[in-house]
Amino acid sequence: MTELILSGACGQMGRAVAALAAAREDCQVAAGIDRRHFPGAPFPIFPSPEQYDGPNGVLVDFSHPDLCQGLLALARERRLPAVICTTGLREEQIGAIHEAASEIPIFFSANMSLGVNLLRELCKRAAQVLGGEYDIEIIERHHNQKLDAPSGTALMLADALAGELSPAPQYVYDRHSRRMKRPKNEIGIHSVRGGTIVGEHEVLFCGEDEVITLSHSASSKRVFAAGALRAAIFLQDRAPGLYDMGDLV
Ligand SMILES: NC(=O)C1=CN([C@@H]2O[C@H](COP(=O)(O)OP(=O)(O)OC[C@H]3O[C@@H](n4cnc5c(N)ncnc54)[C@H](OP(=O)(O)O)[C@@H]3O)[C@@H](O)[C@H]2O)C=CC1
Ligand SMILES: O=C(O)C1=N[C@H](C(=O)O)C[C@H](O)C1
Repeated sequence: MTELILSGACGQMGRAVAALAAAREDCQVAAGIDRRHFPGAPFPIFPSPEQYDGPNGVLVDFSHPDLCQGLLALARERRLPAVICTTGLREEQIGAIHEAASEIPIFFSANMSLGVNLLRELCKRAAQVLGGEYDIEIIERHHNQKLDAPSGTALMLADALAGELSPAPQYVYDRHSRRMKRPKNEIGIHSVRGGTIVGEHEVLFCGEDEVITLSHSASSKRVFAAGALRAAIFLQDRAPGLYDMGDLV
């Protein structure tokens, strides 16, 4: 049985993870961390990592970048494996995750669906074949409650593409104030926010007289919750290090 400490327990993803864990026999939420409370939560909820006084377990984080430092400190102090799914992290926070991974096992991915991991591999292959000649644009669409833009997944896909391109591309998020033609070594990244869209990512390779589109669409948050539980079970007996979806498939 894998015991979980759920950070962001009362948020949209936290509730999806708790519901899925409750229906399984191989894991359970032992405690949560959140500044909110949800009525009738079947586990204790602590308001911050600093005030956490619950049992040990695998930390699963779907919360907010502001909690990153406190969660890493808690995980290091108690030697807890950590699955970090929060997006919108700053560069220094990502650096701190890499540093902590020398002491504890950390699973870090901006997208917990297996499908997006495959999309990333397909993008790399397409960039090898088409990069340099085709213009690459990424379009992501999410619900109107999302705080960060562009999505962590869009940035992850852009980084995967950039790894295959030379010279290194510039990321362009906004063209409204520019009056110039698009240079070749650019990846345009565009964010749409509306309604209850769960999460959609499209990568366009635009050439002369043709466009190749690779895309992924999530139809419910359950797909991310399922990936997070899989990652937590995978991580619980691992050696310190940094893991991602590539290690699961
Ligand atoms: N890797 C992946 O596959 C996925 C990642 N995500 C990411 O997970 C994160 C959470 O998403 P989602 O569940 O939709 O967001 P929500 O805003 O619904 O949930 C976040 C929860 O954390 C709480 N919280 C925020 N700041 C603090 C704080 N300083 N101290 C204590 N609690 C806090 C929120 O409280 P309050 O409401 O009061 O702010 C809320 O209850 C986002 O970064 C999102 O991008 C989401 C889906 C998939
Ligand atoms: O906030 C969300 O909802 C999601 N966030 C992740 C991201 O920023 O890429 C993953 C998923 O698309 C849903």
